[in-house]
Amino acid sequence: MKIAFLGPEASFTQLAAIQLFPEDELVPQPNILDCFEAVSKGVVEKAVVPLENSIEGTVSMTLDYLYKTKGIKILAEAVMPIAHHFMMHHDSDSESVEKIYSHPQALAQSFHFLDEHFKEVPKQDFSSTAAAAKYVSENPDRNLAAVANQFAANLYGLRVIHHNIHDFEQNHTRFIIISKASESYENQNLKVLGEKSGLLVTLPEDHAGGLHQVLSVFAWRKMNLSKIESRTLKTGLGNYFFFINVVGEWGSALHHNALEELRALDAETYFLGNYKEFGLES
Ligand SMILES: O=C(O)C(=O)C[C@]1(C(=O)O)C=C[C@@H](O)C=C1
Repeated sequence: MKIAFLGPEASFTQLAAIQLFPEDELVPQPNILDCFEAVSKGVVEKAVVPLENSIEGTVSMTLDYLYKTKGIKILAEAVMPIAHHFMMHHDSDSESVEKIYSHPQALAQSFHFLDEHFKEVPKQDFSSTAAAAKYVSENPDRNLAAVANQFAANLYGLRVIHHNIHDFEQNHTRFIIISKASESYENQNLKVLGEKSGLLVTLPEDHAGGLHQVLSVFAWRKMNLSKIESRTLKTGLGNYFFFINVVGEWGSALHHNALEELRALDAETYFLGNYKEFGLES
């Protein structure tokens, strides 16, 4: 089976994908949109993409394409500890760094460290931490640095100058497996942390109490929510859709009726799936 992931090799997403699909062919993609498109066009069966980080929050591109990609399902979630290191080419002068490259999530997760030690040095977003490390390794004549993981440092032959530069010790990223088919994902080798469902809800029109009505559908049924995130619909300021996680197994009449009630409220509702959350190693 072919599994797309946000590449190149040694990205955090690859580290997650290897643990989730140890037997399968992993196909690197240059960005998150390409992961969704590879699934949607049937080039791969599934993809692993980042959804949320405990320091920096939601990966907005993933949320956008969950909404935009017709018929996409979530099969599982996996949480992995994240450690960022500051690395340069072996021949580079670490006293005069010209530019620092990384994925915007990694730059944000290490913001205070970089601000304290490299305030004047320009920071540039890259498509992934691994792509940044690769770029630095390919430009040994310049004093460039990347924020990436230890595997990227090893693979691209870079020297780690500062270890563990993420601003908070507790740093975890949540990845999801996406697919067009709503099958279940099981893995006996990984620890199951929980079970949940994902929903995308769009309110009909802006009116007083609209969100309250939607939330009350879950509240009076005692359905526990672990996440609610609003994201712009890109149709004008103030227009949002909501990504909602409902804790536990899904499938009773109670759940079915909740969806019916949401639709009766004219809240456009898309069920992303009922899936397990797994724990990964760094
Ligand atoms: O850049 C990478 O290596 C990724 O896999 C992406 C990503 C993300 O988008 O959150 C994954 C984990 C870390 O939080 C930092 C970056």
